[in-house]
Parts: sequence; C-alpha cells; structure tokens
Amino acid sequence: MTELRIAVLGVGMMGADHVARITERTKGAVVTVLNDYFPEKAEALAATIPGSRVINDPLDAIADPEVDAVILATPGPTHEKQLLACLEHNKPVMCEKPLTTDVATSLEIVKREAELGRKLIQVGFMRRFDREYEQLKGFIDDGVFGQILVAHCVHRNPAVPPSFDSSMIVKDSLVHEVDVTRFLFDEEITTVQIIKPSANPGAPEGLQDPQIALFTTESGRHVDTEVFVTTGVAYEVRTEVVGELGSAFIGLDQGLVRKHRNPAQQASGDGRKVAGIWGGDITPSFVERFGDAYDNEIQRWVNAVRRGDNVDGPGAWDGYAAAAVCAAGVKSLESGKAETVDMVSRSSIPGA
Ligand SMILES: NC(=O)c1ccc[n+]([C@@H]2O[C@H](COP(=O)([O-])OP(=O)(O)OC[C@H]3O[C@@H](n4cnc5c(N)ncnc54)[C@H](O)[C@@H]3O)[C@@H](O)[C@H]2O)c1
Ligand SMILES: O[C@H]1[C@H](O)[C@@H](O)[C@H](O)[C@@H](O)[C@H]1O
Repeated sequence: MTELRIAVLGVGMMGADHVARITERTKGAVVTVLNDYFPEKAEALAATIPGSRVINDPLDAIADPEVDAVILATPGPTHEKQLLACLEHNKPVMCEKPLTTDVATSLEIVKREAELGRKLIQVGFMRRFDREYEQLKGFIDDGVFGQILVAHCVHRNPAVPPSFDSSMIVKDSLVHEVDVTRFLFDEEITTVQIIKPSANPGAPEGLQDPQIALFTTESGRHVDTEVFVTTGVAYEVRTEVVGELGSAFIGLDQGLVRKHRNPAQQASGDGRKVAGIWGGDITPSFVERFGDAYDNEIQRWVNAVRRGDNVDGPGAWDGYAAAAVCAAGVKSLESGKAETVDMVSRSSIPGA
C-alpha cells in the first residue's frame, strides 16, 4: 500500500494532537479527511494540512473512498455509531478510549466485529505503548519480581472539563488503570470497590474527587488506585508493582531530577553539614507525559494497517472488558461496597 489515507473525526485536544503527529512524525500515513461537530474547527485545521479536506458528516467521512482508515477522537457517546460505520465499511479504526460508554453497546461492538471475522478495531489505551510500562511488563513476564501480589497506582490530573461528573472519574480516568491491570497481569478484574475520601474543597460542587479504587483480579491480586483529577498541580501517573521477590515503580518523572545546593540555606557549623535541594519538572498534561507513547501507538497502528493486520495493541475485547469493570465501579460509587464485574466469557463469542 502507498501511504495510508486517514480520516480524523473530532479535532479537539486529542484529534488535533493526532493530526500533528501523523503529519509531522508518523511514517507511511497522511491525513486526507478531517471532521468535527463544529465544521469551522475542522476547516481551520485543514487549512494547515496540505492535501486534506473537510467532510461535515462523520459517517460520510468514514465511507469516503479516499479514506483507508479512521481515527476516532470524538467524545465517547459518539463512538458506538461511528464504530459501527467503520465495521460496515470495512475500515480499520483507532478509537480513543472509551470503546463506548456502556457495557451493552461495547459488547455489541465486540460481537459485530467478531461476525465480520476480521479485526478492525484498536482502542487507544496508550499506556501499553509507554516505554516505562513496556519495561515493567517485560520484567513481570520474565519473573524478575516473582509472583506479583499487589499494585499501587496514582492517577492525578490538574483539572478536567466542567462536564466531568463523579462517574466519569471512573469511566474516563480510572479506565486507564483498569487497562494497565489487565495488560500487566494478563487476567481479568473480578471486583471493584470505590472508596470516597473527603472531597477536594477546590473541586466543583458535587464532584467526588479524589476516589480510591480497589480491584481484585481472578488470581487474587489487589490493585489500589488514587484517582484525583482536580489537583491543580500537574499530570502524575505512577504505578508500583510488588511481588514475592521485589518491586518496581514507574512514573516518577525522573527524566530530570536535580540535586543541588539550596541558595536559601547557609552551611552551618563546620561546613560539613549543608542542606541541599532536589526536584524536577512534572509534566503538565497527558499530551506531554504520554507523547512518546501516542507516537509509538499511532506508528505501530499505521504499520499494522499497511501490513493488513489492522490492529497492533488493545482491541474491542479490551474496550468491552474495561467498560464492564467501570460499570461495576460506577455501581460501587453508589453502594460503597465491592461490586462484582459482570462479563461474558471471551470464548462465548467465537472470533472475539
Ligand atoms: N488516550 C488518552 O490519553 C486520551 C486523552 C484525552 C482524551 N481521550 C479521549 O479522546 C476523545 C476526545 O477527547 P478530547 O479530550 O480530545 O475531547 P475534546 O472535547 O477536546 O474534542 C472532541 C472534539 O470532537 C468534536 N465532536 C463532538 N461530537 C462530534 C461528532 N459527533 N462528530 C465529530 N466530532 C465531534 C468536538 O467538537 C471536539 O472538537 C475522548 O474519547 C476521550 O476520552 C483520550
Ligand atoms: O480523557 C483523559 C485521558 O484519558 C487522560 O489520559 C486521563 O489522565 C484523564 O483523566 C482523562 O480525563
């Protein structure tokens, strides 16, 4: 295949970022079609991307004969209809998470893709493409820490859009730890409990933020996550796994950690006791923290589509499994109890 011709639907924060990466850094692909609910946004971007044009109806953009593959960076509630159109037109699609916003529609997507007999859907769980997560997975699989017993995660955002409610903290943010747990440990999550600490006084009225999530997995591992999306500080994503032979920690922003003299401190006494200072920069948002991961994710997806494999990473099943775990999480947000994850077995859907 010559260059892969991609339509990007939704040119907000993620969509525009993907357009920039394809245009500037991805090999073997071009953006030919842009679409947004607000056509003027798509027009403004198209004016900066030679060879691209705007198609105002998202379903027409998917069906366009000059489109080989699709990136969905539209809000979650629109994904179901757009994914079904991609399946109908046999177009490989990289769908930003979530697959869809509820379990029933996610399962329907899994079944429809399975009926086609070929995989077309990849889901944008980009942490699987992050160098640190890849390394961690490699060490776990090599048995370096022995049997993994527990994991501790932190997921902090400086702010979220005003439309965010407490259930979106589960479905939009915690969903990444759901996928990380499934990715690192190759097993399903069986129960979820959400604990509600005192809400951040700086959070919008009624938003339960932070939340502490507790997962148990099929083999009995425990994973805890602090999700806190209105810190006002910066973007922090950390994961620590603890096993019978050791532990590992990623996400410390240690690209640059400085240790040096504190100009405010004087040497005391004989000069052999001097207080220092250490610190570094924290990434402001997911765009910077996971920039390399998104690049890697999109390049590998483009390569897979050009090879005819269409998917190289998490697929529709992973999106469905994440939706099922999040549904139990939202239930627990109400009940305060550990809720069981209700999922069909993968083997009950041939081809899934
Ligand atoms: N993987 C990640 O780390 C990550 C990060 C941020 C967002 N996301 C996901 O990416 C998607 C987009 O998020 P965002 O932060 O870029 O949102 P955004 O609001 O910045 O952008 C969404 C864009 O889609 C447009 N839009 C709305 N309805 C549409 C429709 N029916 N058809 C076409 N365009 C439509 C909006 O006008 C907007 O320009 C969501 O699914 C979100 O969960 C993933
Ligand atoms: O949509 C975003 C995105 O998925 C980020 O990776 C996550 O940190 C945010 O919490 C979420 O709102």
